[in-house]
Amino acid sequence: MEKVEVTWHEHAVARADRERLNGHRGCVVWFTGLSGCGKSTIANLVDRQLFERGVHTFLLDGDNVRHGLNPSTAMLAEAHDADFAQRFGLGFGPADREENIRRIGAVTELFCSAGLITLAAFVSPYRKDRDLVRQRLEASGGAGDFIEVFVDTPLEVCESRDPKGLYKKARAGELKGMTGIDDPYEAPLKPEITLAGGSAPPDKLATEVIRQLMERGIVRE
Ligand SMILES: Nc1ncnc2c1ncn2[C@@H]1O[C@H](COP(=O)(O)OS(=O)(=O)O)[C@@H](OP(=O)(O)O)[C@H]1O
Ligand SMILES: Nc1ncnc2c1ncn2[C@@H]1O[C@H](COP(=O)(O)OP(=O)(O)O)[C@@H](O)[C@H]1O
Repeated sequence: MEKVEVTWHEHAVARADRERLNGHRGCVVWFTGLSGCGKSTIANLVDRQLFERGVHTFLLDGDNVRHGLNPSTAMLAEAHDADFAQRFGLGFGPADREENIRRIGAVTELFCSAGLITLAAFVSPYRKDRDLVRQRLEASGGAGDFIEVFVDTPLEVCESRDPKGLYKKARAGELKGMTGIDDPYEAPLKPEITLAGGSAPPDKLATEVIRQLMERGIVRE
């Protein structure tokens, strides 16, 4: 294994300085759940409402991050050679999902240390990968830096929504490794927040997230 010499440098502006300037602490609010459960919709509503209250936020969303930071092999092949594209491109196999969440976790850690309330909306189906993000955040920051939001919407409901037609393709055998169909979704064991995504409207669920952020002293009343 090649040895790489890298050294961690302390920043001249600390996280606490940035949080003072922002007027609130940073943290990561991590939405997890099946495709179509409502992660994006709810996270966007929370983002908008917090933004309008003057809170410093940023939203990282699955499909969008897979267009830039974590593109597929085919996307990378447009501008790079096949070896490079193969080496760094990410799909939906177990190791690719693990690396997707690891990279995103590292990005949320940076945003959190910038004092932002960072909203992350990813299927993130494997418990171990989400738990690793939590551990890293709590080790580099502190308790309360990772708030796991389980958008608990039954598979039948997600499948009936199917906005991208992915479930239909998976049922037809045209898409392999679809979460909830032929790839597992491991629900959080002790999420900070659970939302009934199949039985309440998105605005009510977003309000519930903000209420809980207030209760935890992250956002002012
Ligand atoms: N096989 C398979 N399983 C699940 N989802 C799939 C798959 N293939 C493509 N998609 C689309 O990719 C979006 C999920 O990307 P994520 O980066 O959040 O996935 S993961 O956390 O790495 O599992 C997901 O977006 P959302 O529907 O917004 O969740 C899907 O649109
Ligand atoms: N609580 C909800 N009740 C009814 N429909 C919802 C709810 N949340 C999301 N939706 C709808 O379900 C579809 C999938 O939502 P989306 O936020 O894209 O899910 P995800 O990001 O988890 O894939 C969208 O058409 C959205 O309008």
